[in-house]
Amino acid sequence: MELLDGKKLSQEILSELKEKLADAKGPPPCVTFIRVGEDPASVYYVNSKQKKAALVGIESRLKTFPESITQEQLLEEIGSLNADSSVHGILVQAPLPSHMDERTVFNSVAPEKDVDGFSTNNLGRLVQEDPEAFVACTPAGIAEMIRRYKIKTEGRHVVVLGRSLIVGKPAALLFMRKDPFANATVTVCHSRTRNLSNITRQADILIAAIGQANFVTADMVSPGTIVVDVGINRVDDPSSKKGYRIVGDVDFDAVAPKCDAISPVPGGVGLMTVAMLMHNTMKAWELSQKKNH
Ligand SMILES: Nc1nc2c(c(=O)[nH]1)N[C@@H](CN(C=O)c1ccc(C(=O)N[C@@H](CCC(=O)O)C(=O)O)cc1)CN2
Repeated sequence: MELLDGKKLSQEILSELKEKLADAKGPPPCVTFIRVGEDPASVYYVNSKQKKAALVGIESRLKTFPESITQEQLLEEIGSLNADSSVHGILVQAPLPSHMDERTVFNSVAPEKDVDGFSTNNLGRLVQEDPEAFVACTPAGIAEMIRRYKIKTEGRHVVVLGRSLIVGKPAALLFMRKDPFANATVTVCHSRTRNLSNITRQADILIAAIGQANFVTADMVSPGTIVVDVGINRVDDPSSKKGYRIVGDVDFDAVAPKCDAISPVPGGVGLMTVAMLMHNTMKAWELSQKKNH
């Protein structure tokens, strides 16, 4: 069983980006993060994105707003960033407070600055297989992990467990693209899927993005499967200093011995998400330079 090491891969990607930027002239790429409220996980993730940006040589700015900000006010702030030519990427950290419509907010980011790839425009361009589309960072990270480990996808059965707009749907689109690193047969399963284990057992590659701790058990996986675990779930753990620990959607100890390869949590896809955000920011910067010449 091979461990799909997100830590090693993400460091590799960040070093490549840093090297690419070292020779760049003029102002560096700049990404602005928007965080609404003080959700501890969001504070942690945005912090970690800022640290990785600094490491690569990408400028990052942070705009924080109280939970009480109205959607209209937030849309105005995003409008100003859309108009600011010194900003190449904009990322609105999710989740947003319940009084906001995430779709409306994500769609208000200018498509060419939408480094999260959550907007209708970028999702549509992903469907059209437009190479200039920004692909959401977690599915992009999954695909990059599979590509860098030289795992064949062509003609193979990829089963995606989960149909979210952020992970499941774009991941399915990525693996069905007409591309030598994709060309897979894709099945998407979700909470209403009947005979789920019958389907997951047919997977050559299983992407678990259902958002439930240890959901994928050993009986759901056939020997030799490649398993990518996208889950980030907190479970109580009195023996840990924090009182909790992070586990994935896969019961790792039971499933790993049956797999050809598996990504761990932590240390897997989460770290790839941040690396792909830096990749997308670089791409937004490069595209803006191309447009201005
Ligand atoms: N605007 C966005 N919001 C959210 C996204 C996103 O892609 N864009 N994804 C998630 C959270 N997220 C990034 O924002 C994210 C999740 C997990 C990790 C990560 O590095 N995970 C570590 C474990 C971390 C831990 O111990 O808590 C790992 O897997 O090793 C990074 C980023 C929701 N919101």
